[in-house]
Amino acid sequence: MDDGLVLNLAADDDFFGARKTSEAKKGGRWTDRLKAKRTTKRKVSHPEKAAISTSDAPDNNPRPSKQPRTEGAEFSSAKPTKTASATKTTQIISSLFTSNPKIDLPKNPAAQRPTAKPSNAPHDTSTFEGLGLHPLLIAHLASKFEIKRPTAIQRAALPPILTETDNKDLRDIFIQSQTGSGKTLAYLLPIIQDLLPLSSLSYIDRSIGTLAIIIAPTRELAKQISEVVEALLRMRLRSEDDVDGESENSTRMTRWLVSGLLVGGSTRTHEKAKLRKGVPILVSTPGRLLDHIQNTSSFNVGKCRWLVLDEADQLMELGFEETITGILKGLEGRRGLAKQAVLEGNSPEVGGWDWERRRRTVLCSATLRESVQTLVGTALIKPLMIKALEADQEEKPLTDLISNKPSTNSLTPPSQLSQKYVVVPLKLRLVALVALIRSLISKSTGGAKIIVFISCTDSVDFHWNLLGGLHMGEQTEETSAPQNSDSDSDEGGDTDDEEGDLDTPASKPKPRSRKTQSDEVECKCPLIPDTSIYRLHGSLPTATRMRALKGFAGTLNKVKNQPVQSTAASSVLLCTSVAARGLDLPTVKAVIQYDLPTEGGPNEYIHRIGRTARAGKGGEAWSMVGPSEAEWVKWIEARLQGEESEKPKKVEGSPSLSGVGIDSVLRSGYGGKGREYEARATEAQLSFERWVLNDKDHVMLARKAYLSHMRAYATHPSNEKHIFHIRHLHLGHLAKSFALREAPTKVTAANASKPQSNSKAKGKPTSKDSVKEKRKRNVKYDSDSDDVREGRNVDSERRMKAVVREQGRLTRKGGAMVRSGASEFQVMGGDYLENLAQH
Ligand SMILES: Nc1ncnc2c1ncn2[C@@H]1O[C@H](COP(=O)(O)OP(=O)(O)OP(=O)(O)O)[C@@H](O)[C@H]1O
Repeated sequence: MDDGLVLNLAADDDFFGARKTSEAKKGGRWTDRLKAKRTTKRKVSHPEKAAISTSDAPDNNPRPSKQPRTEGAEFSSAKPTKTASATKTTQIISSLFTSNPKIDLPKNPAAQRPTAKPSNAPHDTSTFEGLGLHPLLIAHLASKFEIKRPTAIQRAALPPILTETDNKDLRDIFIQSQTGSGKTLAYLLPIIQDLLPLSSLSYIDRSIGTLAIIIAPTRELAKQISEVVEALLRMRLRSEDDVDGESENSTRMTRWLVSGLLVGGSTRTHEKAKLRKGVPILVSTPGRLLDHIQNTSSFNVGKCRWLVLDEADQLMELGFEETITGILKGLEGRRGLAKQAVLEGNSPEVGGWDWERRRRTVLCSATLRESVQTLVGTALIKPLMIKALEADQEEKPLTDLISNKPSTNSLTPPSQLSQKYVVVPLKLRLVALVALIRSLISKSTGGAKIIVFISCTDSVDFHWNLLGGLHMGEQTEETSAPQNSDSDSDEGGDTDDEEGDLDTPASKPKPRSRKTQSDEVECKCPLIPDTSIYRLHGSLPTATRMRALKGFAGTLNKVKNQPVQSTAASSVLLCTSVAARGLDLPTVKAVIQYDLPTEGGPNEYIHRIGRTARAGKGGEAWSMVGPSEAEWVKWIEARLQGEESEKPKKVEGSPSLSGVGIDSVLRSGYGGKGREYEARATEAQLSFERWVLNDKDHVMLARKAYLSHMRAYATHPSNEKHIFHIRHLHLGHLAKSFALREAPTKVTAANASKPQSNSKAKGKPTSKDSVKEKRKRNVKYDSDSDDVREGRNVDSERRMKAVVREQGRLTRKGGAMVRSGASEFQVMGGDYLENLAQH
């Protein structure tokens, strides 16, 4: 069936070549199998005669030919060496397709067919003219962004925001709409339209200070928004028929209206200098902004007219509630002082500023958690709720999209998004992931972009190193890192910004050393030909994170005709949930949730899958579900349909996931005739296991990833424990998906080498802490350091570490938990983790 695929992915035959001579004996009479087993044994004792063997053991004996289970067996059996020839003498036997739990084939494989009409696409009949947008902005959108018609949320939001600017009694705004529906332009266009007329003020220059602030929860998102602002500000200020349109006049008119980005990562002195010069439109992460409001006297923010809280639910989730309250108070305070100084004649400022006009706050979200409703109550005054959530929103009159109450239906994915799931035996997870990526790439013409969500940073690093290291040192392919595509990135923006380092052309990647280079983000894998694989997580330095995004996306610049640079036809991004919210990577073909979200439940699911199928485009969202997690499918379907129970409605057209069998995924990924894909998958698994076995560092990476994954898994909230519980996992099989021959029972030195000082530990939350306490600590974390870190993962890690710490240094002895001198992160196995997880 899939021979075509094999042809398509030319590297396959080479890669799988070894398999033909070493295919294991399967099925048949027991005597045949015994014979095969003996042959295998002979090969074990004469490794020089057979480099690699594969064996599928009989069902009743899952580990017939393995080494005895001893701690550190990976080291001893592998005798890690540095040369490729030595690699070949390593004897590895892998049985992937035996002893797996029985998995029922999906009953309703075509449960959800995406509707023909995309729900987040531009509106068929509305125009920006009809919504009151300025003709220059309309022309700029069409020429530079290729945006000609508004989306449903823009259609609903622009008129009330634009027309009310003269009104003294301005209402705040809450914008709620599906992922990828254009919320960013829904608030940016009115802000720019409001500020442009100030160009006519005789005294206007950037020393006017900050007039609009946009707050985003992560650096990536802040950077992305800032790029859209900059692109909007590179606007011609005269119409096409004005002969002198592109003249320097135009530039002069927008020269004062520059944007800036505050996300930490550069020194405060540098940021202060920037703020002193004046930044009329400022995009920032919350902690850094509060810091400057409180401590930078030259931060002229008294005239601020707009405050936008983008991704409001993530801001709340990451514990920024108090920071935001601080920002609101700080802005009020600064405004009061500035006004007073002008009125008392103590300010050098010229008059004419409308001090009566109040600041308007806009809150944006695709999902609506309870905490966001609280924020709506505290941060917004008489808010207008503007929503565009349902598939039929185009048909609705505008009045139906605007109300005084937030919508209760907050979990609708774009209607054109195809949601699929595959139940994967734990042992097969790794090979199934590779198969799925291969299959998605092979089906798309002209290359594909795929995002893979993984539970924690260690696991991202491991998988990235593993895939990139398969033929380490043997890669002859000429690769080049993504080049800077932002040729005009300095225009219209704050040229002395720390973003400069992002625009430095990246050099060609050097051959990777065996040890992970902390700033490397791109690799290639012979199993996934013509594809660059990137990694992204919160522990990478900011510039590295931005480079990963830029490389994966080709370019983050939204302006058309920018050269899109990529070192390969396809790209894959391995990432944690840090990439789940707000990131707009327009041509993502598919999202794979290799690990289902540990925090954020259905909201997180919606945001993750929302990285594809944006602005009316199609996309696929795949969830890889463990055999013990199969119930999750009904659970998530019920929540997508607004139900609290485990039983989704069986109403046609309601959001649901369609199941695909694991065999089908493997067959489509590895190709071949009949069940040939099994041998190919086994071959792939062997190559992974070899990579791990051949280097002590790789073993450490794999173990660390496995243990961190387990810790992350244990942080699934209690209302999901019936689905996600460590007790339900087969730890040995799970280990196989980390290319380990057996489940590690001891913590790695890597974990143990980072002891927490007592004083530091005191500052960390315990499981008994109130949510408020945790948030408080997150706020402190953000503002104390220069980092806006990956709050969710940091939080998971903290929670798990806190639970472990709470247990004290306990270990199991004679069936009882007793104090020991063991590492505080020692993982004893399923029972122990189960105890931890019950907290
Ligand atoms: N009217 C439009 N027509 C076509 N494309 C549009 C339009 N408005 C915005 N877009 C594009 O749609 C994409 C998604 O926009 P945006 O990032 O603002 O979505 P969002 O609603 O904020 O999504 P999320 O909830 O995931 O953050 C962007 O690439 C943007 O350029």
